[in-house]
Amino acid sequence: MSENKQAVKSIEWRDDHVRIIDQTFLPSRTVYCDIRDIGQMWDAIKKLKVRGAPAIGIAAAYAFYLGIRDIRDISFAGFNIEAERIAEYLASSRPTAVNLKWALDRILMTIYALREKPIEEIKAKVLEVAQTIHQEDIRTCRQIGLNGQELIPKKANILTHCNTGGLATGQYGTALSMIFHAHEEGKNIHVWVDETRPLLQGARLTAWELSQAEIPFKLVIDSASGHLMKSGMVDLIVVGTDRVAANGDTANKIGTYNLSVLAKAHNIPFYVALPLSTIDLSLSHGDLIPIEERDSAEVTQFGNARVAPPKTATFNPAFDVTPAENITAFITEKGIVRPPFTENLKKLFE
Ligand SMILES: CSC[C@@H](O)[C@@H](O)C(=O)COP(=O)(O)O
Repeated sequence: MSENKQAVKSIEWRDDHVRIIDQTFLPSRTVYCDIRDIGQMWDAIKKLKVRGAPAIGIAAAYAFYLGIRDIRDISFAGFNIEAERIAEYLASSRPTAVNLKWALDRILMTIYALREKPIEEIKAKVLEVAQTIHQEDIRTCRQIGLNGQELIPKKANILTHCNTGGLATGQYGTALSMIFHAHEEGKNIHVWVDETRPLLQGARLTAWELSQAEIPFKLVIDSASGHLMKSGMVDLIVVGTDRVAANGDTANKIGTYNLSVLAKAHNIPFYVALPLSTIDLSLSHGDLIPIEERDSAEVTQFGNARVAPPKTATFNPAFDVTPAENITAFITEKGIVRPPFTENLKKLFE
């Protein structure tokens, strides 16, 4: 797919610091934020300045380097303890997206494998691994988009939830990569974009990315999806995910489960696009996936405007889990995975 349509880089390593687009300002303003220490990145992840499972993994990998680069005059044992402390700290920023832990574990393993080497060499290698994770994600996302094409017919009306585009990844996205590539192939598609309350990743970010790529879409409120499906206006649904358990149960932005139940009721294919780094084979099923709960102000306010009476109690889970039986197929960089998921997801790693 053409580069110019996806020219905006959500995250970039610039000599000695990380530059992200602060996604909380989009679409009104494109504000860049330079991150020079690990605390700043923890905060950026927590506040969703950088968000989306693969992008969080990349951000955490760079933050790891920012956290270790100034450590000097230390034994390997001391360095390793410090590295484990850093990994634990970064992992505490957001609990659901497993890409975060996946990236941190990959760096910890690299450090341990280099235990006989000088500390300066290990530090340089950590930066190299972070850059590799970033570059691999770009290639992976492109491949997901290509692999998903056999599932998208010409003139399809596609419904998607949250934001799964270049902003949520190194580039291209996951579910949105399939949509970008379908458009690029001239399939004449149309996208229904869920607004995605409470933080409006659909209205603010997916609508922005689709406008930039000149892909026809309409923004709908989350609760319109049942009406759209019942009226025959949706041919397929494709979403991303933050963590898939070994049996295929899938955590994604709150509201995804509702969509999957409706899709099943209306016999509409429900697809999940993801890199292998989002699969967590250590969890046998979805009830074990930690679900992030966020601040009540996200519910009582609409943007900065308060809509609920003062002191209104809230419950604000950021994700839900779609049971594997509601999912038609997963689209990964290694191809399309159909049921039985326990068996077929495991095969991806053999
Ligand atoms: C390719 S992104 C997949 C998921 O991370 C995405 O669908 C999602 O739910 C993001 O949630 P967010 O809270 O905005 O980080």
